[in-house]
Amino acid sequence: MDMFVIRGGTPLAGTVTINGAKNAALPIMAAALASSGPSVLQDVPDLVDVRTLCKLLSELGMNVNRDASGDLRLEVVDDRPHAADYELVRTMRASVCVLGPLLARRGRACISLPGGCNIGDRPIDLHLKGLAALGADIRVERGYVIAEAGRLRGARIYLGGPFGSTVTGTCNIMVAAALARGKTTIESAACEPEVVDLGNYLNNMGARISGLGTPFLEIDGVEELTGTTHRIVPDRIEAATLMIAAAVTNGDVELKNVRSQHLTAVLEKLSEIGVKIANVGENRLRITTSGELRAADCIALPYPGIPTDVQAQLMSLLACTPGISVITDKVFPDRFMHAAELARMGAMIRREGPSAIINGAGQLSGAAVMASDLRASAALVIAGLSAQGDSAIRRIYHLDRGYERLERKLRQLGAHIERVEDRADTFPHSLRLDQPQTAAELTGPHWSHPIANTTSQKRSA
Ligand SMILES: CC(=O)N[C@H]1[C@@H](OP(=O)(O)OP(=O)(O)OC[C@H]2O[C@@H](n3ccc(=O)[nH]c3=O)[C@H](O)[C@@H]2O)O[C@H](CO)[C@@H](O)[C@@H]1O
Ligand SMILES: C=C(OP(=O)(O)O)C(=O)O
Repeated sequence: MDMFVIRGGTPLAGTVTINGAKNAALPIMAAALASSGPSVLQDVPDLVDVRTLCKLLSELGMNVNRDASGDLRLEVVDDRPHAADYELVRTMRASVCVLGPLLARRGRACISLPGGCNIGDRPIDLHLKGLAALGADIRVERGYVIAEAGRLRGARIYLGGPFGSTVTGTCNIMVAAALARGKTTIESAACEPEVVDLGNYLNNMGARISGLGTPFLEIDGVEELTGTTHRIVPDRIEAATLMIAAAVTNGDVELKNVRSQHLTAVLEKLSEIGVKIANVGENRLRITTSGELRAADCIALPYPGIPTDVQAQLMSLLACTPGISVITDKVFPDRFMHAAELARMGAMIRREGPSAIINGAGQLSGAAVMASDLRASAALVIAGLSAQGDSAIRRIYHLDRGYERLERKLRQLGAHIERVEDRADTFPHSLRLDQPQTAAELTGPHWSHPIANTTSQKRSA
């Protein structure tokens, strides 16, 4: 297992490019199962989740290849398989996105109930309700969803749940309805840019979906979807993560390939906190700070609100910002596993129902911490970058699900961060109780972890 060793305190500076979005790439790759021609997807990030889905799609009869330029080519070569095994599906939430395409095109699907980040209850009742409304016969047995249907038929579907709509649920129903006979309307559809990206991909293949980006979708079913070439929308969560990393270190960072229109709520909140964000060209933003940052209250909401996937990273920023801040998550009200780990670094955070009250500490101190999920990992990295001294962020396999070589991007910006195998001899000396720190160890200008550049570095290459 790998860990990050970070020496905090270096302001990030320089330019990095944002990848295509994980949460758009995964449902789009799954939707390729519903088409009868080849698709070429550009800007698909090289992530563990993407590799897992490639494996699953291969098992489902798809030819999946990344060519030399990085484009992902997908084509169905065998349309008989319809089962997605627990071993693959359990690691990744987005695997549930194969349900709609399989059902629509092959008439049956048998899929393990999905895993994904441990961020609270993640039922799929709305997915199943929507597919049943389209005519599928669905049962759950031994941990698997078993769905069967003849040709699906259009229906009126309401996708509102206790916490708003469902993102992957909207994706599933949209793909299934694109091939159903007749018209489907979806009310309370998710409006996330990743859902719009999937809709655009489907429309390019011949689907007839209107209302994308609004809660009301109209879908006229078609007989067939052909293949197409599609560039994945930039990852707004990766962009927000790097913006917050820049802000927390008092850095000066330029991001390329970022759609500021997908980040309005985050940009407004960061400005309120005192982060300076300037548009410096097409899809380019520059992030700087001047003077003290200010405490602020944040509520994570469905799009266009502040994304729940940025909540943990904002918590790290506010934990270093003097004053009282309150963060509430209205999408996953229990998504606060990072709070206890941030406390190890000196953060003062109290949980109250769906909220966390943060008494900003000014500066955190390095510590050994454990990542519990994808964005919690990102939050701990951010905290480590700003903290005084060394931090060890363990269990970063969560982070690798959703960020492509984050440590390389951060190093490109000057951060002191290394990926090493998590072993007793790689654990930072400064974090061992029996090892007194020297001033030189803490302030060396060319710090590099002694075991870096060995096994783990090669693995991440
Ligand atoms: C692969 C992917 O795109 N993952 C994203 C997707 O997850 P995912 O699609 O799983 O999240 P949902 O939008 O479905 O969940 C939102 C809320 O609805 C509830 N719910 C969901 C489905 C359902 O059938 N019944 C139900 O009650 C959930 O418990 C949660 O409280 O959207 C989340 C919310 O923006 C993000 O955090 C995830 O990064
Ligand atoms: C929660 C997330 O991912 P997933 O839905 O794939 O678990 C995320 O991207 O933050």
